[in-house]
Amino acid sequence: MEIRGSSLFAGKALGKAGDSVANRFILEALAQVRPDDAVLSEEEQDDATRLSAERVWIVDPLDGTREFSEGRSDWAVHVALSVGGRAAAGAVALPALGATLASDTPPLLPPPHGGAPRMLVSRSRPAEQAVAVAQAIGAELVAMGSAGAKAMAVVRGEADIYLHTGGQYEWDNCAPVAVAAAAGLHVSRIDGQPLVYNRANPYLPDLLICRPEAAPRLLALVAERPA
Ligand SMILES: Nc1ncnc2c1ncn2[C@@H]1O[C@H](COP(=O)(O)O)[C@@H](OP(=O)(O)O)[C@H]1O
Ligand SMILES: [Mg+2]
Repeated sequence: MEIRGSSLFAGKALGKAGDSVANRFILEALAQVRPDDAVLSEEEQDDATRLSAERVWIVDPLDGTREFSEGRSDWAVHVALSVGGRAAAGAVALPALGATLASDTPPLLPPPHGGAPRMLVSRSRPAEQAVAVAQAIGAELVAMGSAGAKAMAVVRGEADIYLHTGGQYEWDNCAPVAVAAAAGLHVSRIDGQPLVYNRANPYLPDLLICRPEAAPRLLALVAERPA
């Protein structure tokens, strides 16, 4: 927030400065308070020693870099802990909204939304499969940047479904998934399998976050619409 307020940077340079400073801050903090744990960060050279570690911090210092640099509020900071490949704990900060959601203090889910379901999709690359499923269930599409901001919009009851296919990395969804699961939401790959972290290749291209009761139908509808 301070970097953005400084007016020193604009456009891509602003995103780069935000990425880099948030990364240094988080990595320095982890090095000091959890020196024995491994780290996987979008903004760091990957270190293969993480593959033999049980505990790995999975960090996206600035998710929604594009939106951050455009002066919008839909961007997030992700810090998660993978234990044995599962998103065991996580925090998603939404600095422009003054909110941080964490898996140890998950908010209560608001009552289910009565109207047409609201489905979140990427602003810049909405997944074709998600758009097709939205059409099938009569959902309203809500375009928003950042995987963390979208997942937290479901946790906060501002939307009902976050369905993404076609590309993402472990740092984009580990912390959001930890928080959403702790809040009692369904989280899975689009084939219904669990999201597994700390893989050699951190590409983790799809996910579904929604209320548990909505998941079976949504998973069936995606399965009928292969990419
Ligand atoms: N098809 C794709 N391939 C790779 N990464 C993708 C992707 N779609 C989304 N992402 C990543 O997921 C995050 C959320 O994307 P979106 O805002 O479009 O929903 C972004 O992270 P970063 O902002 O950290 O780069 C973006 O780079
Ligand atoms: Mg990201």
